[in-house]
Amino acid sequence: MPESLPFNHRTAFEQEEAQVARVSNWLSVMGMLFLTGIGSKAWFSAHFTHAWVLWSFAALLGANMAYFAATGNRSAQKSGMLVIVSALFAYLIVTGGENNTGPLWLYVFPPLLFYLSSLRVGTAVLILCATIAAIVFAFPGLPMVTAEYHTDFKIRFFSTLFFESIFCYVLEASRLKARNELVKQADSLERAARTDELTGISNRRDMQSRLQTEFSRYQRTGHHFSIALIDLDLFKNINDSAGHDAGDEVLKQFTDLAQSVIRQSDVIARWGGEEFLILLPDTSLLQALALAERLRSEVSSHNFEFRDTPLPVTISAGVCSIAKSGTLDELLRQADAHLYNAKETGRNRIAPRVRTYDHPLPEPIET
Ligand SMILES: Nc1nc2c(ncn2[C@@H]2O[C@H](COP(=O)(O)OP(=O)(O)OP(=O)(O)O)[C@@H](O)[C@H]2O)c(=O)[nH]1
Repeated sequence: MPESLPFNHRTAFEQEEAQVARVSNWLSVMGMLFLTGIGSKAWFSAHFTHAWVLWSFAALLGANMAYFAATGNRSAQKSGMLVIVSALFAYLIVTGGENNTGPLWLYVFPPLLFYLSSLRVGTAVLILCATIAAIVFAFPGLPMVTAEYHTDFKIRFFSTLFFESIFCYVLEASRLKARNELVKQADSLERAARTDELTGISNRRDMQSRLQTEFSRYQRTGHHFSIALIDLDLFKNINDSAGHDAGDEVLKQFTDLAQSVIRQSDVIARWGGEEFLILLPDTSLLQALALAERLRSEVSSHNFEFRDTPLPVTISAGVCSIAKSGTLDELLRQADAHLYNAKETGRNRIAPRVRTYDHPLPEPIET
């Protein structure tokens, strides 16, 4: 399965592969029972060779199932089944089966073939089988060819098989098209449900699931992570003085700036209106504080503007490490408490406090 496929595509692909494997198993069981039955009938009609050949094909289907049960290799299971069934049909055409009715079983092949393989492989195998049939029909004197077919039968056999194959091809192509459309729609809905519309970054829902994943990783491996809860200072003033559009523009410009400051492995999400949360994997509290401080400094020196009007923007942030909290709820609660402290002590600052170049520090570092 291609790793580059989006999540929903991979899930749909995986589910379909599992279903094809289940259906293949059932078809193999049915095929084995059927071949054993027809083989027995041939045996009692004194067609001993035909009976042994049919039983051998039943045994091959059984062996293919056993191999799949032992290895779980789905593509080997599919290929094995296609090879066995193709060989069985070739045998039925060459020998005519019982009373020259063998080729009629070829009608089962197109739907099965397109279901088990791709449209391209299915078409190639069908063309191969039709070519074998055409050779057998054209040269009845070839070695091993024991069947003889009437001209009427040959013409009707080919024309009906041709129409059946085209019909199955179109049905399968339509099914695949509809499936791919649905998966694409599911992808875009899923992406929309995880993305903040204004800024294009993760939304709260997506961040909550990322936090949960990171927390599980922390519990499993002990790898620490930190978060920074950021709030734009006095953002209401920007809305009130320059308008809501200016506020929106500031949110977008802040997002771009924050993304240029954080590492690729860090994730920023819009946590609420003018609140953002940065998840910093494999990052200690001190490293997270340094990052938050750098971002604060970048924001305070950045020229935010809307329609050539400069807008004063600063941020406050509460930073916390999972090592200091132990649970996700506690982590978020502490980050929120630190953010509240940063606001209370004058805004444009990070809490817990760190030494900065442009900021006198009234309080010692609390870690
Ligand atoms: N333009 C815009 N404004 C928003 C959006 N979401 C929330 N806001 C505004 O953000 C403002 C937040 O104001 P407050 O909660 O009072 O906080 P503040 O003015 O930032 O003050 P402090 O947080 O105490 O520094 C409100 O006026 C909201 O309407 C948005 O998507 N776009």
